[in-house]
Amino acid sequence: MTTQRMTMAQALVKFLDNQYVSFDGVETKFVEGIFTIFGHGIVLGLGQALDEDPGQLKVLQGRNEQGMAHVATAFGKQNNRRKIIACASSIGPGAANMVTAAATATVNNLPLLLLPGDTFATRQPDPVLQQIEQPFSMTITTNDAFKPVCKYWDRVSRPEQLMSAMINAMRVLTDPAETGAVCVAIPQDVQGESFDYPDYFFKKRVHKITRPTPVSDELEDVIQAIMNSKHPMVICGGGVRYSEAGETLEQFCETFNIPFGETQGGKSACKSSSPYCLGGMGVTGNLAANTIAEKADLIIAVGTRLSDFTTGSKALFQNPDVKFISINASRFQAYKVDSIKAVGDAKATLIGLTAALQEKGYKSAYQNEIKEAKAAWDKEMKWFAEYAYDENFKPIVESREPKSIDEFIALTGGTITQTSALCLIRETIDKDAIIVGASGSLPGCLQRMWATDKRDSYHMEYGYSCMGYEVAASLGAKLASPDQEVYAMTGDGSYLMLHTELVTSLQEGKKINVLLFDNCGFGCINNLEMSNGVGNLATEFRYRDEDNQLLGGLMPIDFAKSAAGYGVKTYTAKTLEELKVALEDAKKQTVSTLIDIKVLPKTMTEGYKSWWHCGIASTSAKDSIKIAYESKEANLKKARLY
Ligand SMILES: Cc1ncc(C[n+]2csc(CCOP(=O)(O)OP(=O)(O)O)c2C)c(N)n1
Ligand SMILES: O=C1C[C@@H](O)[C@H](O)[C@@H](O)C1=O
Ligand SMILES: [Mg+2]
Repeated sequence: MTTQRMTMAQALVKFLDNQYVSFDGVETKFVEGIFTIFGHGIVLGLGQALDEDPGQLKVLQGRNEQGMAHVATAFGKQNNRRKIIACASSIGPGAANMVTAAATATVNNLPLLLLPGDTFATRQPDPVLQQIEQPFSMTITTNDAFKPVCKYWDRVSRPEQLMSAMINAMRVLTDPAETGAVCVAIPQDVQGESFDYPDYFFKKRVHKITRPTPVSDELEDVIQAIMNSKHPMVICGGGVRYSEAGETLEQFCETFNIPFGETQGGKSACKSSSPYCLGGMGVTGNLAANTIAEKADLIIAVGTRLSDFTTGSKALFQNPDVKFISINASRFQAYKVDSIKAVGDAKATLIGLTAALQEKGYKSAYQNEIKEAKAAWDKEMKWFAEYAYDENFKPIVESREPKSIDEFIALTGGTITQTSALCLIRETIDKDAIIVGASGSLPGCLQRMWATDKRDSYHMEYGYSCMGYEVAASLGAKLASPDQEVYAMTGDGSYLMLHTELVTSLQEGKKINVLLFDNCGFGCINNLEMSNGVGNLATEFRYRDEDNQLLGGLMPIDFAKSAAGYGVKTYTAKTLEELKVALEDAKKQTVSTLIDIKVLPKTMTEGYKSWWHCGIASTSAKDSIKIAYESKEANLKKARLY
């Protein structure tokens, strides 16, 4: 056995540089590089290794550990999980900053390799700077906080442990059914310790991403259920996207006359122009998809977690005889809502099903229902595009602080409605542009309204809906797809929470466009609280008033001015005309841009035929709360219990 004497950190870098994946016979180098924010817990170990010999790995510098890990997560998503950027942090706060991002990646089944520095394995200098000390166990460090939010967790306490740790890390990162965040904690002393690593640890490894098919027993159950169905509906989930099964799904639906609705993860796997595409479904779904869902007798869920938003808190499907099929790479997911299970890859399973159903001559019983549902939604979309602030103006969302809209206009001069802004943006930006979103009211509007024929151009993180993902993730998407324009769709609240990887986009010369919808507050949460009988409490951005309440005047923020200070090309849009000019000009820029869009509060879309189960007080002195609670109880009676 030949060996190479190197430090654990040097061996880690060399190992990562030799990992590949292969999918449908196409081989891809898996690790593009390493994002870091160095500190004492990592700079002299992993930092030294990267300085001496990074191999083909690119070193990137983050601004905030959570932000850089969101960049990496989005890079993994936009590469359809075939490429990653690993993230290395110092110990303590740097590591803890990545916990939120780890959870975000795990919920969304996206590969994210985290390498947080850790306290000394020898314990000699303890407590080191930034070390948490738990008197009940000397083995606990900040990095134990990753355990609940990762799919694999390890700590390399001896240099030779690196080998089994990394092989398991790769197993999980490249497994479609298991992937998510992986944390391999690297104590700062061990990073610099040497070991005689065998050559075979560094050999080129190609991890095959396969397409497992369901066993015939399972497939037969699925075929039988479809044969018995007159009005089935497909749910196109994120698994369709990662399996590159969009075209196969479109053909499946066309062949058997079955409409499909999209989840946030599944949108843009298929072409919106498919005559069978109803658009977004569920709590954030549109009229077309939810109308068909209400009556469907069979739901064929492909590659979806069947979250509360997707299933309308399990109340969307109102046909008393409705049955569920779940086609999923993960058995855990396939078990949901008592589904008839088919555990396998989406594309391979749909191909098998198509052949079997064709042989049996299956066709659904739909006649004009699909066209009619789509036509009703098209009418609504036309209205959204024309929705303007004029003498007939009426806010879409009724529950509100009465003074807010007039005050907003007086303060900002902005009169753009959110729905018309989105229609204009869709019409103006490139057809193949990537839009990125995660939180606030925008995901609901986009899920309902966004249409695209460019596959994988809708990048929405709505598993964790993590505020602050949008701007960072736009950089990740741009790093993955440098030839496409990328737009961060962010609210003012989310932008304020985390946007500093915008500076990293300037550093890397990777242009992103931030479309910042400033409505002076946490708009969707203000809608939620006020429509459920709670007061206007801490959701608009207002100064503290003389009664010591947060009900003073709205806070004006000049986001354009602030981002201009970073070197970003910025614009302020108060009217649709100004927005159009800014969008056109932003396309010509080579640096990152930001458009501060002053959007009227309460002009976002609302739900269609769906219900969202939220916790509501069962005891209150306020009538408005009692009404909200009774309404919740009534809706709950119409929903499945699990
Ligand atoms: C990290 C994080 N904290 C809190 C929330 C809860 N939350 C969801 S949306 C929202 C407000 C979003 O405000 P903004 O970005 O301005 O969007 P708007 O609803 O106004 O369109 C909050 C606080 C969240 N999703 N993520
Ligand atoms: O609590 C929430 C409400 C949703 O409307 C929003 O999109 C999401 O970001 C969230 O966290
Ligand atoms: Mg807002």
